[in-house]
Amino acid sequence: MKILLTGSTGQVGYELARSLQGIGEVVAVDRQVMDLSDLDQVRDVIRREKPQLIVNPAAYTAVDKAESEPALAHRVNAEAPGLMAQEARLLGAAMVHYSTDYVFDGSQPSARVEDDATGPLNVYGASKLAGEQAIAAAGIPHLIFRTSWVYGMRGKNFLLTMLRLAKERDELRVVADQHGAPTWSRTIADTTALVLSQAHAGGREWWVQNSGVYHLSAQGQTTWFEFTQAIVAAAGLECRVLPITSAEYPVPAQRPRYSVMSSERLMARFCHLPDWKDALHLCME
Ligand SMILES: NC(=O)C1=CN([C@@H]2O[C@H](COP(=O)(O)OP(=O)(O)OC[C@H]3O[C@@H](n4cnc5c(N)ncnc54)[C@H](OP(=O)(O)O)[C@@H]3O)[C@@H](O)[C@H]2O)C=CC1
Ligand SMILES: Cc1cn([C@H]2C[C@H](O)[C@@H](COP(=O)(O)OP(=O)(O)O[C@H]3O[C@@H](C)C(=O)[C@@H](O)[C@H]3O)O2)c(=O)[nH]c1=O
Ligand SMILES: [Mg+2]
Repeated sequence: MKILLTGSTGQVGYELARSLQGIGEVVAVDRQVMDLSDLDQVRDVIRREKPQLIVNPAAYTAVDKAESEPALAHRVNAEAPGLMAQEARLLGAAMVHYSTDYVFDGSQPSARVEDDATGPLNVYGASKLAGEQAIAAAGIPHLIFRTSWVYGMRGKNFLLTMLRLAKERDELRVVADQHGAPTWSRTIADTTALVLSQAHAGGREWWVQNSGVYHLSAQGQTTWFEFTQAIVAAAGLECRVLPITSAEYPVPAQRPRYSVMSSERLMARFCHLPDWKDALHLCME
């Protein structure tokens, strides 16, 4: 099976390039080869490569910057994935895509399930929701994995930012009123590969039964403040971590207060997901 993989310089894409090796022939395209803001180029690359599966972890992920670049965020996160899905339909191909907890408004203090009402609070979340909808509308075999608070040992992420700041400063002030589940990039890639190996074995009928949206987050929940405490402790760093409110950390984009998602649907069908603390320790080892 020929797999077209986008975003292989990103956190999840980098891990997928490794995890998908066992599933098929992976053709990884970066921004130089396929710029998602250039829709003609997206179409040309797909028509040239003719993949049987498109895996799309590439995205505009700069949450605050998106507030001042809504058109670009929408093109990369909604129009480009929508076009990929249209092209997949012409090829008879399937698509795997990633979305976010930020499609929810986070006003309810209970874990969101896949069919719960969405209501993004920021441009990034709205653009990701539009991407989900464009893929679903194409009527192709597809999997959309909504994940959250992604970290890993490479790329730009909260874990690496906090490790750097904890070495530079005596004290970190971190918001303690936003709840979510930090998820290791490798958990996302390995779970994707496991699900795809089942899909491969199950053929067309598998996709009919299983296409749709799945929440894919580590188990348990925390706050950015507690996540930072766990990071600093695991790294053995000497740095005080102080809880603050979102109002004390002004940023352009509003974030959901409670963006915990239930991954029960995925776990009931496919595999278990680790607790966020266990995954953090494995990652940091
Ligand atoms: N990061 C997070 O906390 C979360 C991420 N997600 C979702 O998971 C998926 C993977 O995210 P993650 O790996 O963390 O993202 P990263 O920010 O680590 O990587 C994004 C990737 O997309 C690429 N990209 C961005 N813009 C373009 C463009 N115009 N053309 C081509 N490639 C582009 C980047 O390339 P380059 O290196 O050239 O910039 C990079 O490879 C995304 O769909 C994201 O929305 C969901 C929840 C949380
Ligand atoms: C650096 C720093 C951040 N913060 C706050 C800001 C913010 O509310 C929270 C997290 O900061 P970040 O900017 O890393 O998080 P953010 O970019 O909002 O992370 C999101 O990214 C997108 C792509 C997603 O899809 C989401 O699931 C989520 O992971 O921590 C502090 O309180 N103190 C600090 O020193
Ligand atoms: Mg960010």
